[in-house]
Amino acid sequence: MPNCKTIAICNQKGGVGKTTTTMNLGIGLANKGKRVLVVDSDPQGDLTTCLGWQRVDEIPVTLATKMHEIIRDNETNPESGILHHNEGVDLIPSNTDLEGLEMYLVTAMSRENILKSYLNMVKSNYDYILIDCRPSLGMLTLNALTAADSVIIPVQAQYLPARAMTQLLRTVSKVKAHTNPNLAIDGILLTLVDNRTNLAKSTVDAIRNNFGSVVKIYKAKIPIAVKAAEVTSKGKSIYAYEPNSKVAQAYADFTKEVLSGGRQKERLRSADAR
Ligand SMILES: Nc1ncnc2c1ncn2[C@@H]1O[C@H](COP(=O)(O)OP(=O)(O)OP(=O)(O)O)[C@@H](O)[C@H]1O
Repeated sequence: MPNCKTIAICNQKGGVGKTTTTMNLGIGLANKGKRVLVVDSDPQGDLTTCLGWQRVDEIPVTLATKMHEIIRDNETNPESGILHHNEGVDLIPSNTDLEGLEMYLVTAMSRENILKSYLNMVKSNYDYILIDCRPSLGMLTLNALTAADSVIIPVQAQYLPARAMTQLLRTVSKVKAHTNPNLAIDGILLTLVDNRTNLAKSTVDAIRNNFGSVVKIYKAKIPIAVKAAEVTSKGKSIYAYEPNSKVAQAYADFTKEVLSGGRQKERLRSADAR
């Protein structure tokens, strides 16, 4: 039985391309023959909507259902409620029920391990599990980081994310110390890159200078493009919606880099010292 790799797509900053990346990396991996589960770990349910399930609040079984069953020690059929997308990925959907679950988690036993316990029940069916995190470093994100083997950090290329990155790297360090010693940072993915502007170029250079020595930065960069924004309402990937676009090419290149599994260059202690 081949190993499953679980990756958290994480950045507490909103609107940096986490959901778009989870969807297009997930389907990119499925296009390469991998068995992929994507997990919507955001009560906004954006990943669920992007993959075509528009009425998220009518979905009867969601990630919140599964995590509740684990917390209450109820018998669960782990595979019930997993949705199947026609481009070859499976989805654990979410909606606002996950908001209530996050509050409930605060008082639960082994509260950081609930998502991990659930994913352990299904991971033998998959080569990759991708978790789309919500834009915060709260209990749901701690669950994602505890369940994950590694983290990919999408970073919007227009802003130098110095403080947010330091905070995120510290959180990863804490998770390593307390709940998941093997957690690795796979790398930073530059998103929403506008190559036409000097600001974007200087920000990309600054991100490389500030973080390139401690975290790998993927060679692929995701350009800012109207098609990429449009695709999130189409229920399909960028490969199906606009296969010849630069964004489709960039996500395909990124998928290849993830498959080649370049090792991270994380040096969390030195990042902390910045
Ligand atoms: N390459 C791109 N070019 C242009 N627009 C994009 C691109 N990638 C994502 N977008 C748009 O930017 C917005 C934010 O993207 P996305 O939802 O993937 O980010 P997020 O980090 O998951 O957001 P949140 O933190 O709110 O969950 C969306 O409206 C999306 O359609």
